[in-house]
Amino acid sequence: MLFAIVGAQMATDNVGPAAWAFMGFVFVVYPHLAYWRARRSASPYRCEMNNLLLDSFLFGICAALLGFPTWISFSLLIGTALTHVLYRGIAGVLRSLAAMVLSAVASAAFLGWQIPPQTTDSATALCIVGLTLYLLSLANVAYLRTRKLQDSRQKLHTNEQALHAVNTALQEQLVQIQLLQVQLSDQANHDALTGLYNRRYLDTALAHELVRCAREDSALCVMLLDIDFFKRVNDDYSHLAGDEVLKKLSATLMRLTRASDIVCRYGGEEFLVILPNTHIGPACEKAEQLRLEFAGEPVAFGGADIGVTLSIGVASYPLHGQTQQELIRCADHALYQAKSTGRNRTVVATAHHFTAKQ
Ligand SMILES: Nc1nc2c(ncn2[C@@H]2O[C@H](COP(=O)(O)OP(=O)(O)OP(=O)(O)O)[C@@H](O)[C@H]2O)c(=O)[nH]1
Repeated sequence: MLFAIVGAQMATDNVGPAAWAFMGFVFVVYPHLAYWRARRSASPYRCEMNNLLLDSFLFGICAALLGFPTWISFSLLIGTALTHVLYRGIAGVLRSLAAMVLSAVASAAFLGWQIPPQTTDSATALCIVGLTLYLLSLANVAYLRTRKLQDSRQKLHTNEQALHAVNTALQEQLVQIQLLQVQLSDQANHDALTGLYNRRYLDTALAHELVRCAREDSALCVMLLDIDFFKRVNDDYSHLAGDEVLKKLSATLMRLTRASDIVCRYGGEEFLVILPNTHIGPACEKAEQLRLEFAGEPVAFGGADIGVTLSIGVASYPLHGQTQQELIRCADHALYQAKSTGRNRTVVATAHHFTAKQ
């Protein structure tokens, strides 16, 4: 298009073959060479930017060569300026203008100025058509870029929403996992039938309490309780009745002990109560209260009242033992003595129970 415009002007001006050759090179051969070079360059974008600058420089020479015809000069100037804006912003225009003015002034100084500058009618018409087409194509490029940007924003928004939804779901799952962890840890420490702490928890709790006792120099008692002739309950009334008895005893233990006491199901029909900050005297009183209360309240099951009694062994820290094993062993010996001397009674461990196993 540019060659057609300058050609229309040159045809009227009757210029020589050298000018035709130069214009042919600038508007027909050079663009292909520049494009070919850019495509093979390691950095095509950078190469194209340099080509644009060279365009401005060559266009300055062309304008001077033609004697600065107004429409053609304006078309060349605005064409390169717009292309620079498109790729480099306003800063690019300044560089383009500088290159064009520099080459135009240098060429005019060499070739001479032609005043007044005039454009032929055919070249003017072609300039108008060319500029219109160029502006339309630029506007279309801008439109396509804007649409691409809008599409990208829309996609980004959709992705953000999806991410937010996934994040919310993850957080909900995290809360569920935390709840499950609490439940699991709860289950791991509790007996399923009675809801009391189990032996696993007892081991940790008693070790912890003994460390505290040693540090604070305080007292502690453990109470080992066993239901008398529990096998008979199962045999005479069924296993379910036996379960009811176990639950009833658990409820009684929970009701009559302090919140700071730790009540555990130690084995089948054996229960262990840790009594922190308690000396042997009050511990025995508590054991007797439990024994009498439980014996005085038969368990109702299937129309029958099941009367059961307890045998209890009590051991005290540090009197009967200083470690977990020593204390429980002493309480177990006392319990064994309670069983062997007739059941339904409380027996306090003696130093003998402790020393006998040393
Ligand atoms: N129903 C029920 N019975 C259980 C449970 N765990 C253990 N047992 C039963 O408890 C009974 C304990 O019997 P033994 O060890 O002979 O003791 P006992 O009959 O109480 O006799 P002494 O302790 O000597 O008075 C066994 O029959 C076990 O099956 C339980 O969770 N539910």
